[in-house]
Amino acid sequence: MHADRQSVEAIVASLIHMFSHQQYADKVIEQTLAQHPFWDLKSKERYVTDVYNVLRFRRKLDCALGSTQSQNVEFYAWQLWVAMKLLDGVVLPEWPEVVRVSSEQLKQNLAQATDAQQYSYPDWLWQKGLDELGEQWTTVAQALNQSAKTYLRTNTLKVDSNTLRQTLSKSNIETQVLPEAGLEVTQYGPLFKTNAFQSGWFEMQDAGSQKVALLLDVKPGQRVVDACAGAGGKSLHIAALMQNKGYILSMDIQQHKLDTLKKRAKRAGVHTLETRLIKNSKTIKRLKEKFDRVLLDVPCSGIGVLRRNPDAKWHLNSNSVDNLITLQSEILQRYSQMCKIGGRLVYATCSILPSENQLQVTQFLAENKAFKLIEEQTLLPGYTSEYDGFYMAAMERIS
Ligand SMILES: C[S@@+](CC[C@H](N)C(=O)[O-])C[C@H]1O[C@@H](n2cnc3c(N)ncnc32)[C@H](O)[C@@H]1O
Repeated sequence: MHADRQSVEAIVASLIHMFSHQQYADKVIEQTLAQHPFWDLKSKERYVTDVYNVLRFRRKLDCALGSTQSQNVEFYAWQLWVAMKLLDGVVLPEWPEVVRVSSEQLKQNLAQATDAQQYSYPDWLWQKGLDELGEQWTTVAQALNQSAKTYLRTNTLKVDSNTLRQTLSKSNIETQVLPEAGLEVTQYGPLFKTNAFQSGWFEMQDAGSQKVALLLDVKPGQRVVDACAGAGGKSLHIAALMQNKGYILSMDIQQHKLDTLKKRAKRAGVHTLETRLIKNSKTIKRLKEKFDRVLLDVPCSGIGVLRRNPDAKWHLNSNSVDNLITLQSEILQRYSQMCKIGGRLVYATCSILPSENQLQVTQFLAENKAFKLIEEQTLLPGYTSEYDGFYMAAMERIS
């Protein structure tokens, strides 16, 4: 292995930063990449992959290190990286920081590990997965431990997927057009520096996530509300599907996300979209029965997208998931009132837990006879999906 010292030092420094300040990986990675604009693509890739893999397999690595695990955060970060490489069979360079642990000892320690340690999940989440998904959980947990692939959503307001593929290929970024929607990146390059990105021809969006706006079944000229819009991944897709005709109201409780959405909408050439901050319950009440389509892409545990955010499993806990489940049910109950009679409501999460998904919808339908279920889709990594894990349910307001 050619271990590039500068990127390994950056990996260790990033881990120290995350462990000491409880910061999320994506922010630290973004900052580090910005500090190293001259790294070549290989160094960048190595850095990102290794940081995510240490975080993904942290519990397994802790277990492999056993009693040799250090309390000193710098030493510990080096130990994790070294243990990961040794378990992958990599011969390490003779650097002073490369702490000597034997790969035999690592493997021996792992032989005693529980399933939660082997698959590197916290005990509470492992148990929750087993309780909710039964024997499917182990396969799902393993599938969620893979590295994420990169997918693009073609902005059909500006370009078609084949033209986008050919244009990116001229910048040595290779992609393949997916049968249902978007492109998979097969050879990575500086996507966000391309003219195609600057001109709003695409957004990065998981192929599974692209199914949500499709399920909303929007038509040009309709009135649509995306009530948990965030930075607008789905709002922008909806605008493209509506061919920039009609009205989209994108709402969230966080203004900074809506500000990002406005910038993205400008780049994408979307001019049918308005943003609105949800200040209190009146913001929603005033919009009673005003929309043909209501999208509720609710806040969730994000367990379906652990490939992209592997550290999320160390930040979540059982209480935080319970609180999210309560919030989801309140949002579904209150925000669904914005749907007109004859209109469609879509509830979506990036979770694979039935308690955030099917059970929420079943309970809502039992309490709200004005709605009926039209279609449900569960994208379960390892089973029904090679993409991230998602759930979406389309309902019609019948009275
Ligand atoms: C899953 S994310 C949305 C992702 C977004 N739809 C996209 O495609 O990029 C959920 C969003 O719900 C927002 N949120 C949290 N509580 C909310 C509430 N009570 N009402 C509306 N939005 C809320 C969060 O700020 C977050 O942006």
